[in-house]
Amino acid sequence: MKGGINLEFKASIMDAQAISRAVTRLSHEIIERNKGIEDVVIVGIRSRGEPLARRIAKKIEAIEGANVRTGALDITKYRDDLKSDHQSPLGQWEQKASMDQTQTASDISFEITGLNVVLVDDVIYTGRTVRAALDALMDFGRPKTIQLAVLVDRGHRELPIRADYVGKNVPTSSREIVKVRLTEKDEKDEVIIYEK
Ligand SMILES: O=P(O)(O)OC[C@H]1O[C@H](OP(=O)(O)OP(=O)(O)O)[C@H](O)[C@@H]1O
Ligand SMILES: O=c1cc[nH]c(=O)[nH]1
Repeated sequence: MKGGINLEFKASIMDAQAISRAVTRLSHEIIERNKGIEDVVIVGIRSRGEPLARRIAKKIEAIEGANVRTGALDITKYRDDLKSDHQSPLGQWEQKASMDQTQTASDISFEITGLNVVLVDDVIYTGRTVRAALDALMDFGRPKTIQLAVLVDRGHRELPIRADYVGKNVPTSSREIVKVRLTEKDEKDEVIIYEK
């Protein structure tokens, strides 16, 4: 039982090694697409995009031997959607309000105008989180480009948004939920599919 609904374990689709390899590949792709890392900054969407962004930045630093600035974006107040695992619209809004109080704020301690910002998240599904992140980011400045890196693309987009860098494409049904677990927040690194 999780968040008020029953979730049934279906499969573990990435272990720590697979996640690590995906982070390495994403890092190389970001360097290649940007022809280096000058003017590239990495911004993770809270919550699990944040540690992923730090992992990617660390890997890029190891490959390129240069510093990469990272930040974290809290998109809570920019959301347009309601969580689908809630029973009533009122319950959904109550949860949103409580999230607003508990989530930490964005942390971007540098000017993003004119830079290439790589937004990072763990999963892309409908695209609504990324849409909110674009709005949140624009409040910090006007980047030259905004690119998107995700560990898992599970399909089912509801908006015209796509990722530039994808760790793993995972075809899913809408009855399934993809959960990314990262040691910075969880007991281990793993990507699991559950069924509702
Ligand atoms: O494309 P979407 O339909 O918006 O779904 C993707 C988002 O859903 C999850 O976040 P969630 O809201 O569950 O919070 P979390 O980041 O704390 O896990 C995930 O981390 C993505 O941010
Ligand atoms: O399956 C999903 C859908 C949204 N967000 C997730 O993290 N997983």
